Amino acid sequence: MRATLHHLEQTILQRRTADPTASYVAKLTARGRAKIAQKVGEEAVETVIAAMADDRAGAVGESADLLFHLLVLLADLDIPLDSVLDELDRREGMSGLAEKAARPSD
Ligand SMILES: N=c1c2ncn([C@@H]3O[C@H](COP(=O)(O)OP(=O)(O)OP(=O)(O)O)[C@@H](O)[C@H]3O)c2ncn1[C@@H]1O[C@H](COP(=O)(O)O)[C@@H](O)[C@H]1O
Repeated sequence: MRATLHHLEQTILQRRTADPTASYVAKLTARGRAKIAQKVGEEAVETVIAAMADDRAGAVGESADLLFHLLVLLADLDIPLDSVLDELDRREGMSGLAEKAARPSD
């Protein structure tokens, strides 16, 4: 998962400045942050709709669209994917500590 997302992050960073007629990433980036953010919102809604319809194949496709567009938005914000993954790791560590606190005898 990490490797796939990191590879896609690198591709997106390279494609941002490509020819917009040949690259979707470049075309979307050229349309500005508000448009990128709008696409993230649309893909999130489409993921929710697929989930509520119990459309598992649709949810997979829409989730992929959502993750891709989120990476395009993070790139536009100059936020490395690792910042988000590190935050998730930190929270996982916190929940481990909370579990330990609930079991003081360990
Ligand atoms: N993962 C993706 C990916 N997922 C979805 N999409 C594109 O996202 C678009 C979403 O479609 P929509 O119908 O929602 O949007 P649209 O009609 O194109 O645009 P709007 O009118 O809504 O603004 C489609 O054009 C898809 O092709 C992607 N485009 C690119 N990638 C990855 O990005 C890499 C670089 O792509 P290029 O920048 O095109 O070279 C590719 O090698 C892929 O790995």
